[in-house]
Amino acid sequence: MQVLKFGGTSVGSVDSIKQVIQIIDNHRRGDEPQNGGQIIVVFSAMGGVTNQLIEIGRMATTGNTDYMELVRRIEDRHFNVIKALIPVKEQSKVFAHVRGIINELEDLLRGVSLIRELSLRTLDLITSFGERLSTTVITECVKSKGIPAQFLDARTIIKTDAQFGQAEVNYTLTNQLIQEHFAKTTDIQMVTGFIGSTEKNETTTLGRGGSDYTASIIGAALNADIIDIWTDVDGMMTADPRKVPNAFNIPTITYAEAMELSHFGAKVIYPPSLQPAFARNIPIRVLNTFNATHTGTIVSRTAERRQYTITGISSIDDVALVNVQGSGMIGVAGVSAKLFGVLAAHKISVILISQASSEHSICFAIDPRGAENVKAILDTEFATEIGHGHIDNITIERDLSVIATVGEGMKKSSGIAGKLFSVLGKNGVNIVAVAQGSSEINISVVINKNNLSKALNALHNIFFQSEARVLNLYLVGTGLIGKTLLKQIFSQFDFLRTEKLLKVCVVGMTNTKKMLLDPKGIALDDWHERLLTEGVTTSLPAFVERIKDYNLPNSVFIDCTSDKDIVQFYESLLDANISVVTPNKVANSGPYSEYRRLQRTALNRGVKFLYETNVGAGLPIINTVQGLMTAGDRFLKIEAILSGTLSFIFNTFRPGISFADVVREAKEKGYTEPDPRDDLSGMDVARKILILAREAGFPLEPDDITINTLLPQPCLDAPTVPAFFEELERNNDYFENLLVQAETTGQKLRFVASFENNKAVIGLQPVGVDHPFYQLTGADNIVSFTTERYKDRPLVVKGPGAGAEVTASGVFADVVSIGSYLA
Ligand SMILES: NC(=O)C1=CN([C@@H]2O[C@H](COP(=O)(O)OP(=O)(O)OC[C@H]3O[C@@H](n4cnc5c(N)ncnc54)[C@H](O)[C@@H]3O)[C@@H](O)[C@H]2O)C=CC1
Ligand SMILES: N[C@@H](CC=O)C(=O)O
Ligand code: NA
Repeated sequence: MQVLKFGGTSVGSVDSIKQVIQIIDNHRRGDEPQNGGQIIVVFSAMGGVTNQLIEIGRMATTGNTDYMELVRRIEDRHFNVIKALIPVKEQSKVFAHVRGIINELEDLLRGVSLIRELSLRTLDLITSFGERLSTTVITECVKSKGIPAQFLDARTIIKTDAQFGQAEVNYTLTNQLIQEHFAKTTDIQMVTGFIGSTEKNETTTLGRGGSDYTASIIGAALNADIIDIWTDVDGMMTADPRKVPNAFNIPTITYAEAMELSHFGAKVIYPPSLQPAFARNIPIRVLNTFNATHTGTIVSRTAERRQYTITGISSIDDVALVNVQGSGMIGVAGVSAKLFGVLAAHKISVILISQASSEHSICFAIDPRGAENVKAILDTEFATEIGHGHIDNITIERDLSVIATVGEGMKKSSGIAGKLFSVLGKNGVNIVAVAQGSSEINISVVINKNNLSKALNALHNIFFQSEARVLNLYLVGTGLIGKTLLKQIFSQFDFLRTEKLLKVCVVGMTNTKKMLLDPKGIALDDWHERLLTEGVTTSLPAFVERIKDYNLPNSVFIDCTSDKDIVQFYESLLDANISVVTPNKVANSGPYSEYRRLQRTALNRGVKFLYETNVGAGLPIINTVQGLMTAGDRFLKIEAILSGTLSFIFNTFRPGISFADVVREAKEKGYTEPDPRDDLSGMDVARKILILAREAGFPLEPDDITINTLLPQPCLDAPTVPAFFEELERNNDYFENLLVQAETTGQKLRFVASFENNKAVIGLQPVGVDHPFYQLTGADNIVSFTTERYKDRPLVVKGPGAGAEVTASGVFADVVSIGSYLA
């Protein structure tokens, strides 16, 4: 025995009714596994008709006849189904039948328009026509296909009290009538949903979820094997797919979970209406008429073992929070009793309640539309307490949302709340109030409405772990390092997704000319083309504003420029819980106070500011220093070669070849700064040793670095890069001399940076064959750390310290580490 119920959208059009007939026929033929005996099908009114009937009733009370036009439209919709789905020669009989029902409706409406009054009782009778018409027409369609079916007016089997609009079912009588009726039938029973009647045969309706309720009442009375609720979505989903694009189907769910989710806005089914079926432990399937092969969701007493600890996330988008607090509430029994008594007396529905154990305050969430009214009521009811100062002024906070994570798997499972708060915290979502039911299957948080989408997506991402966590990236600078980074991300995309469960999504990019933002992500196989064609003129302030407006979870800003002005945005980005990754050394080598402030802001916000590539490109140098510091080591001395460019130059330059050409080659190989004067002047190295000293715990300022430049003054003064190269050509002898001098004594030239006793010095230094820096080749860097724990033999990091691939990969590693951290 099975009960099928089709909602308003399923019977809303000719095409959908065709689907419905097909589904019924499949059941009849036994194509459905649950097939066994009697089939009962319950129908809603055609989509929109119930509301139209209510409107028609209201219009009729005004005495004018405009409602006739609406009645015509309802009639036409049903006639169109007949015309499309019933063979022509059988149509006239069905038209006449339907016309008869419409006549009855018109008579009734004439009565209403005469007495100009619409009681709930009459309204129930008017709205009953929706289900009666849809069920009549569909029954005729089914019969015309040769399928044995019988129309059943539910008013003959469902008996209720006389609470019109929301009648209470008399189960004893109803169950008896249902059992008697179905004992005699074998044909498919086509039942009007939503309606019943009193013992005096007055028509009633069953309130919200009415047709589901009808199916549930009949299923329970007959102890059906299953009840199928056919709707227009693939069952229940882990979240509202309009808000969370990654939401997916929940194959099985318990009654309790369905109840919790629907309380928080998941509107696929209305569980209270399914109560009779729940009570008899009859499983309910939620299926999609428009995607009939999908398995949908089974709602039953126990759900199958789950992969995830939570089952779904739901939200109420707009709530107001009422705060009642004051010293007079502490230890005084009865304040909350009075409070909730008042709310109940005024029929104010409370969405969520939270009370601190200090008993000093109670807050509760309500529909914001009633907030002012609630405040007025409470101000009056608690006037005495407020007057005596026992209760402070009652306040209302608006523009809030509630998010509920729901799942039986949360019961007695620790760490869920921790995870929830940590994800929201890392994404800068402030939690205004919290409530957990003692059933432990629902944790609800109240947050600011503008963070709703970010919070829902971040939570969904973290709780439904088999899905990759999304990391949203904004890239400034698509030059050498930026474009290499994009290439690397593109080639690692699948690996990150499958092995690291990280979905890297580049949401915005900009260079000095164009900027492009797309919250859905920019594909990395043709980003360049898109940036050129769709990009708009760059405005960094606008770019940063858009990032903040998008308010996406797990966001990372990547600065791959050498620009000095971008740095001013870092702090506000970090403040907005957006992590920052950069190879740009400017931020960390300005005033110490600025360096410190960025560190603090990131720490306070629980986001990351990462810049491993500030020193030695991808070599693990910053991480090494930070690791030693974290573990409590103390730095005594740092000696290093920190310029890939200068390493390359002094490993390549020979008497007889042009020094300027060697510098050009370093630039072509991607070792130099965008402006190579920064490398040759020593500025780049000065920045790096400054950053290293700071990381090692010494608050140095830029002026504390002694720079012994290797360049003659005219090179230092060159106003442009081409002029700089000209000066290098002119001074070739000078560089050759330096080299020859060193070589005659068996030494090599190295540009060395050292830090000891609070002093940092950088400059050119000839080193002998015994010196550890002598053997350095190519564009390698080397750093030697002498610390309390590495005193006898220093800790040394060595390897290529410049170049596009190694630098981009260092940036990439920082980005991925943020992904892991946020997850
Ligand atoms: N080349 C290397 O081996 C290493 C480089 N770095 C650093 O990497 C950074 C990038 O270097 P490259 O890629 O070689 O530079 P690049 O000159 O090739 O690229 C810079 C990019 O930034 C963009 N840009 C500059 N100012 C901008 C602004 N205000 N707004 C928007 N876009 C802007 C430019 O249009 C260009 O796309 C530099 O800070 C450099 O110090 C760090 C470690 C190693
Ligand atoms: N220009 C730099 C690149 C790394 O910061 C260098 O040459 O080392
Ligand atoms: Na590094």
